[in-house]
Amino acid sequence: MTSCVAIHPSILNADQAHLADELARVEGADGLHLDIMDNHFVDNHFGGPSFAQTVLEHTSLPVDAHLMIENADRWAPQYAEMGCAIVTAHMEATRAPFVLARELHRLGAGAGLALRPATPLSAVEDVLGEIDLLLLMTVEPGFGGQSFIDLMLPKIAAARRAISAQNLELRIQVDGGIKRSTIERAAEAGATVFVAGSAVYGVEDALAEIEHLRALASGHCH
Ligand SMILES: O=C(CO)[C@H](O)[C@H](O)COP(=O)(O)O
Ligand SMILES: [Fe+2]
Repeated sequence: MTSCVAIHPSILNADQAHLADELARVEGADGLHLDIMDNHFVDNHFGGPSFAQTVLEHTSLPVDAHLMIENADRWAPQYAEMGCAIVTAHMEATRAPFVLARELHRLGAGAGLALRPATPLSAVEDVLGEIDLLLLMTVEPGFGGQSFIDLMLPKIAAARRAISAQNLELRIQVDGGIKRSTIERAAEAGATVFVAGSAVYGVEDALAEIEHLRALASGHCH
């Protein structure tokens, strides 16, 4: 399927007791979003290297790992080594983003940087030319099922302008509260990669929901 937008289901709120089935039911998405939480950077714990390995063995989708962990410089490369397509560290947890991006590229993965809602875009402005994905959180990281923060829309639009002004190729991913009622506004503002957890896993026909979300966002391609 060719589309100017990508839908990446997050397995955070999937039924973990039936992980293989839950992964199978989103085959047809554009990628799989794998949240990793260390109980320090956020008040929750999820995933880790062995879990990521299991996920990689049970999906054919490209996996984007969203690392909500401290000391990302130290722990991110292993996710590239095991085969994640994109590894995204939080800017707030990274001391050397240029070095990390180059290391992830050397290991064959795309490099992403994520911003918490309260972290200004200026934090990543200088490094945009080194990365493949800018993840703008549209909820406070840590939990699925939260409400989209509308105040993030101007930030998405500003990121889109900065990327265009610098003639860069990197994609803007949004994560948190993405569903039928919010995806168009995020797409219009400039996002092209959409993480959807509860919206996809909360319905019976996950693939139909992915198609629906993709169609809504596609009307606002950048
Ligand atoms: O990074 C995350 C939370 O920190 C998740 O990717 C996100 O919350 C997805 O869940 P939902 O679509 O239900 O908001
Ligand atoms: Fe995430």
